[in-house]
Amino acid sequence: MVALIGLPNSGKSTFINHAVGAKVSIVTHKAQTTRTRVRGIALQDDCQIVFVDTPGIFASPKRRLERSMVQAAWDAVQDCDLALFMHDANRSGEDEQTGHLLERLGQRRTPLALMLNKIDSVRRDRLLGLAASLNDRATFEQTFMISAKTGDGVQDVLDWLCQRIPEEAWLYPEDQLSDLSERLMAAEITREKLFLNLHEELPYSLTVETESWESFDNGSIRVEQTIYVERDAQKKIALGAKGATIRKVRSQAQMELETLLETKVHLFLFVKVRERWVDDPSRYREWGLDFDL
Ligand SMILES: Nc1nc2c(ncn2[C@@H]2O[C@H](COP(=O)(O)OP(=O)(O)OP(=O)(O)O)[C@@H](O)[C@H]2O)c(=O)[nH]1
Repeated sequence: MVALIGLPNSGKSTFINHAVGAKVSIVTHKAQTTRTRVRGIALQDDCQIVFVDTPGIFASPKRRLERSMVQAAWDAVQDCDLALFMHDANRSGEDEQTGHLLERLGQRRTPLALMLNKIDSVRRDRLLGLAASLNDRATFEQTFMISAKTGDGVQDVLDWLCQRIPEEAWLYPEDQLSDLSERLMAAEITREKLFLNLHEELPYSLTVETESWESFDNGSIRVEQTIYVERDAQKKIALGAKGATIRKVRSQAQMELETLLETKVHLFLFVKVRERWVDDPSRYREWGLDFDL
């Protein structure tokens, strides 16, 4: 069990998708996209590596949801055999947030390895200095330089993990790629498209629930989802002028669901206001997050 840990937007979900060879965790250019712990299962010859993607860790989370997300990431470090610390190589190794995170990681017993990510977008001559500065601040068993986006260096990480892995029975069946149910994954896909199509803060104020899932004899599937927002004004923005935004989100999400499920999908989206969805314990249960924080 390998936890992926790092600041928001460092590329953890992109890495996990590459390592698993399928999209198991949603990716956007916005920070704090990942809300829960997602397990992505990678097979390398006879090794099964279970990666645990975690929400990005940031100092002083204020809202309940943010606190639960950050706690879920720390719990994953606790529960895993190893933590891969993902650092965006465009970022200095000496900034305060990185220092805070490394200090707390160092206080735990979980062994650490370092991945400098996004090497496709930085000057190579910075990398050695950056690796040295991060290695001064924490004890890493190994340092990798990778691009989760292009896949450069990812195989080296997988090979190293396979050498290190204890011999025991696989935790999951051979063909399982993730621990997310299809309903939850479908909701995540819609949430990703909302993140990509809506600006500013709105994506953080909404959540998506798959309400119904019906399979037909011809193999097609009808999926109904509700997008909950906190205020009426947000509902208008999510719908867009004459429903243009929601139509675009629906069409993008439907297309991706069809690829994932390899069948025709009829996706129906509804937008509703539920003022305090962020204080609804059942949401947290579904995501595997702790409500009482
Ligand atoms: N150039 C470049 N961009 C990358 C790379 N890896 C990830 N990105 C981009 O960085 C952004 C964040 O990627 P994510 O994988 O969502 O990052 P994350 O760490 O899971 O983010 P949180 O959900 O905030 O924790 C996306 O726009 C990715 O396309 C990389 O190797 N190179």
